[in-house]
Amino acid sequence: MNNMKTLKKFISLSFHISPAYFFLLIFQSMMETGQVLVNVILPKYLVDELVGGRNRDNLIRFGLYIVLSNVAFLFLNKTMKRIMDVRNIYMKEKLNQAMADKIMKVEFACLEDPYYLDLKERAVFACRTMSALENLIGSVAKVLNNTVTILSLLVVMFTLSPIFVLLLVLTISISVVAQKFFSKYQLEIYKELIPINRRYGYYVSLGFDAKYQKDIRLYNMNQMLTDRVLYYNRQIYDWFKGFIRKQGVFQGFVGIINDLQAAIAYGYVGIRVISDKMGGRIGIGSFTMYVTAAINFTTSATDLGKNIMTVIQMLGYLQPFMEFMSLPDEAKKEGSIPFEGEVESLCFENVTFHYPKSEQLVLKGISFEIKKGEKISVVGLNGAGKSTIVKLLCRLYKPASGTIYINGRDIYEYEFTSYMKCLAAVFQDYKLFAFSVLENIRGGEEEEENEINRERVASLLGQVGLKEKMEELPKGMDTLFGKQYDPGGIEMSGGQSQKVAIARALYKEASLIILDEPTSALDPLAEAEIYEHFNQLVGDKTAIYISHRMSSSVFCDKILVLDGGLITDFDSHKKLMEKEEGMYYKLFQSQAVNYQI
Ligand SMILES: Nc1ncnc2c1ncn2[C@@H]1O[C@H](COP(=O)(O)OP(=O)(O)OP(=O)(O)O)[C@@H](O)[C@H]1O
Repeated sequence: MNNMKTLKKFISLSFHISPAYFFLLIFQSMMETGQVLVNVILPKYLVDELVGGRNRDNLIRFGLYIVLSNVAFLFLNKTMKRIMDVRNIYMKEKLNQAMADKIMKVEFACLEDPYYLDLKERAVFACRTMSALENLIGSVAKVLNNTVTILSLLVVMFTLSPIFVLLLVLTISISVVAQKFFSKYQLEIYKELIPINRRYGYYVSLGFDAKYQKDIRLYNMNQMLTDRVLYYNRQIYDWFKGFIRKQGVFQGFVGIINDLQAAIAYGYVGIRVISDKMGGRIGIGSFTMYVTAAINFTTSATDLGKNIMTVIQMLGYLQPFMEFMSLPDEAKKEGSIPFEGEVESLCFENVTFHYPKSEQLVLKGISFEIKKGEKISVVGLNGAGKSTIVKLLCRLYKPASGTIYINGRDIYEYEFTSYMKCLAAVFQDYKLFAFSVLENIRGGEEEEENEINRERVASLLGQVGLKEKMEELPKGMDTLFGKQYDPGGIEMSGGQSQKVAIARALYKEASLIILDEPTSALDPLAEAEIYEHFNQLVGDKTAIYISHRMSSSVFCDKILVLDGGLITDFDSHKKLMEKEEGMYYKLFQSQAVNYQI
């Protein structure tokens, strides 16, 4: 994505967030230019009167015009600045929020793909570390400001001489070119710094992160971490030393050009006062006006150059942000038929799948059918492809070939949101959030919280074995999950958290429920209890269980045995136990011997 495209996208994204912001920006530019023009033009009349007629009333009038217009513009500009400072913060937060929204909506595959993960990292780096969003917004506003001022002053200076304008434009062009070279160098060199900074940031953050402290202390990682931090620290220091040296040379050069511009302004306008060789003579009042105009012009032009470079630089940083923001939304992908009713049948037909950027087939043409109300266990060795089946069902990934049907229709024909309502899943790496236990279980339910749904949550908490735990808490199920943001919050063990996750899946009232390793963190008693009640918990819902605990298969109607991406068996426990050469028999027996006394 080139800079122009990035800028266009950025402006359209910002305009979408707040159209009013752009009108305010234009108004602010006009006001600031107004103040400059007033101070360029009005003093001419005052000075002419001072060296000419010296009429007292005129002097007072011109003096008053200058003072009053300055007070008015000062008031307007300060008010606008205050409004814009607040607006800029609003815009920055909104843009950050847009990025968070994007992360939540983007195709899930992108979030597991190293390219997009890196893109996301670079986007976050630009926004957080480089404050690229604020800088870009600020610089775009200043560019607008400088342009309006420059155009107005050009008109004023043209009334003196086009040659005068040409001379100034020439010197300004030299500093703009110098600025351009320096910005290019800066962008290139910053690219070198980004990876160093990221690694440095990683090792420093390890020291701050409480999660790592056990392992840091136990495996004596302190020194290793400190050495790494010092190593990258030295690299960053060396980088800045070189950079600041070059920056000094550049700033010195720009200073000389600025002095040259001032010399041209005073020199040329001065000559026009004392001689008529370069055009008609001008008075002292006009001298003041043109010199002030020229000084303001060069300052604004230099500022414009600087601000354009900052815009280009920030656009360079924001390219990953814009590329990430342009990724397609998951929900928009496809499907328009609303899913209605319950899951009556589920069918995989010759489904093959490989993960993006990998050639290796994880599922190699699998076919099976599940009917309403059936309880299915999926078993197989590590890496057999069990969790992948769940991801495909949840439309996190799309099959490479073959079709998944629900109620006789390709699942991709259904409208995304209504489809997602028909299933609930507890993933191996499920996550709970810093909301209350109740809110965690209810999730984003549209219906308002009331006594009836509170009762339902309480009953589910009872069914998964957390009733006593909730009763111990002063705020019961309204207690915040985790102590991170509330000392009164509850820190749950892995098993207890898993029970909450199971309750959350059950609360959803989806007609297809998928539990991937649902009892991995549970103690044997809790596991036995959950399994005993599973059928009761799940009721007449269709359920798919993935578990390495073979005992869980016994209560299922059928067991789907996966081996290296292929289905080797799909039958009842009883039938599969008759096949002593089959994988299921071996898996079952290998665990069963451990439980025999
Ligand atoms: N996001 C991913 N990108 C690339 N490959 C992946 C990804 N997720 C899983 N795989 C690979 O796909 C294969 C199947 O993984 P899957 O998680 O479905 O296995 P599983 O049967 O659930 O294993 P386990 O019993 O260990 O949970 C594995 O070889 C795994 O390395």
